[in-house]
Amino acid sequence: MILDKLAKSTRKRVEEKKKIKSYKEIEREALSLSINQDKSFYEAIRKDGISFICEIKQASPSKGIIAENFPYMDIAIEYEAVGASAISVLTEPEYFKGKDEYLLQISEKVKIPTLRKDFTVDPYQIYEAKLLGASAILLICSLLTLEELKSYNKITKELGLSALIEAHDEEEVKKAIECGGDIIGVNNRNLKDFTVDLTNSIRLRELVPKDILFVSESGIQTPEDIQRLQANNVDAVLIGETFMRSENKKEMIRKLRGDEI
Ligand SMILES: O=P(O)(O)OC[C@@H](O)[C@@H](O)c1c[nH]c2ccccc12
Repeated sequence: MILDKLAKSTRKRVEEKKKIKSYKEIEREALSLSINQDKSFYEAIRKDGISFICEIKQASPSKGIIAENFPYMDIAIEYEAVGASAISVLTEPEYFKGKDEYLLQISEKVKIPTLRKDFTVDPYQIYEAKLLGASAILLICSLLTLEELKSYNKITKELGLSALIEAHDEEEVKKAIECGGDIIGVNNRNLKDFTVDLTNSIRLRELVPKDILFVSESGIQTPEDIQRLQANNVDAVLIGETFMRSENKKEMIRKLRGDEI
């Protein structure tokens, strides 16, 4: 399965990084940074109405290269200008062609919070996310034990960051709630066969208490999709490919949001 490969290559990447900056060192640096209350990912998506988390990615394991032309900074500025609540930036290099530098530069430039989109398998990456200016990290339930989820979530909070906890099925949603998650995301894409089904997040929404923020992730393409998710109490949507493929990203966001033109 793709997740196993991703976890393996991520572990290797983190071990290489530890040779340059040790775990102790990065932990100390990250803990010494102040907490930016104005850039809370949680608060940004808690607002009334459905929030848009807009993603910046050049490639994906299911589609290969999505965007030949990749002016990531211009895209981030466009997302912010059109009212995105947060920006998700891929930093995984092998399958998504992400880079830490993209996240660092974007986080310095925009005022809205950023989410580090990577495969967290070591707390080292949480400290790193803080140093890269991220406001949130991703924790994928199927990659972590309940104990790991609890301890990673605690480290995230200590750093003043938010954790988006990603689940795919009932069991994982229970795990996400049990570890104390306050933002739970359900991926509509099945990572075993890459099929997309929006009913996955709609169905699982009912298992998550209303006071936990709920994000529907992947495969969202039309204003009807948004309306359907909103009608089913989804607090935020995470959209990548639909924006990355559109020439005019601002217009696409307005269209999905149903703005009067
Ligand atoms: O491009 P899409 O289909 O709109 O999906 C965005 C996002 O949900 C997807 O990139 C994603 C969801 N969970 C992930 C975990 C890791 C990497 C990427 C993802």
